[in-house]
Amino acid sequence: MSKQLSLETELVHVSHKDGNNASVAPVYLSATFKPNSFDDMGEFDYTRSGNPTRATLQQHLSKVMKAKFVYAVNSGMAALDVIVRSLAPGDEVVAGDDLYGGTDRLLTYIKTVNGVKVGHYDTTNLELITSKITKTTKMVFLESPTNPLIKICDLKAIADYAHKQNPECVVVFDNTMMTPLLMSPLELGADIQYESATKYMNGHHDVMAGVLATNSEVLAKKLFFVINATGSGLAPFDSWLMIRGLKTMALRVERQQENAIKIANWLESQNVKVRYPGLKSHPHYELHNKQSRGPGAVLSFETGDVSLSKKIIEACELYSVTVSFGYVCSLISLPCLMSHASISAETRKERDFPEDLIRLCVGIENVDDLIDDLDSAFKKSGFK
Ligand SMILES: Cc1ncc(COP(=O)(O)O)c(C=O)c1O
Ligand SMILES: N[C@@H](CCSC[C@H](N)C(=O)O)C(=O)O
Repeated sequence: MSKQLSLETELVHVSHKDGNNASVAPVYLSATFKPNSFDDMGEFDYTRSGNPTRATLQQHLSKVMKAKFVYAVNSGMAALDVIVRSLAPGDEVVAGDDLYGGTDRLLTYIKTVNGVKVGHYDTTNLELITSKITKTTKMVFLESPTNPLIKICDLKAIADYAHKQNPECVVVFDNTMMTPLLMSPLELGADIQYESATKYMNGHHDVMAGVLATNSEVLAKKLFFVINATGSGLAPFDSWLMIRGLKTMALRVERQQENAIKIANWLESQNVKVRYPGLKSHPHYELHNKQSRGPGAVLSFETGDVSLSKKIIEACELYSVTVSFGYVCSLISLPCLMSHASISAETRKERDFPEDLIRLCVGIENVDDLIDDLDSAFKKSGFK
């Protein structure tokens, strides 16, 4: 077909080569591959360098992410590790002040151990963030919406500014919360888009994976070099599970988002302070709408008291008290003790991170059941 297919269609149609005409892409659980001959060594020799199942996943993701080069690695953090390995001591990096805890931890490591100069700033303040990007800035790290404060930054404005200052500056965008369905960072000026595929892309909490995408051949070569040199490429069976999970991503994300919108509105009707870009009360509602195709399914809210937040979380029956998001089941967590515990309490305070913040990662269950569960947890904990 010559017509450009929609993402929902691309997601379920996986092209693959198989001598037996299998309908589903097979899994190649082989570490090694024989050459055809010494004149024709073939496409694969060793799974660390390349594997047919991982190649099928990467080609599939290349269509889904509309990116020329895509690599699948063994976690979202491995994807970030591949990116930061191109930084040298003294290089200047500008990063957001609200990033996933593990991202913050790795950036702190390269700052303290490798001598990379990393500065964290409020990315919602365009004047501030652009004033920190100079002609010598090597990389900019952004998340939007951020995990877990749900802050929104203007990706296009920041990327345009960074490239004007230094055309070689690499703008890196973590698109885990949005997925390729809801946001296209490369089209907005990011040089590298990466995602924790452990979340929505897989959707079933049975795989750890990360994905890197770029349209730059120069960057792609550097990324592949590190993946091959260090062995962080995604294992064949995990690649196969990823291909399977991706087929339902559109259905899952649509339902999760629909549920999240209803839950956010219900929470607001209870006079709870909610952070969700699908609510008009979000300070950057318009900006998020402009640069995305939906608010996603992660939201957070405050109760005013950490012990009350703990009681609410413990009183929930349907929401599982679990880190991560993007799973088909709904999850509830206290980021300061869970996903963001690797950021010191002092730094969290400096960055206005509320310790009582509860994060909800909405699943595909019946939304009335989810609202009833929260309502009853509120009542049991004495919150309402
Ligand atoms: C926004 C975000 N980026 C990256 C990661 C890292 O991904 P992974 O756990 O797959 O290493 C996570 C969570 O872990 C995350 O929430
Ligand atoms: N113990 C883990 C915590 C993982 S948090 C996973 C996820 N990104 C989230 O935001 O919930 C660690 O130390 O990394």
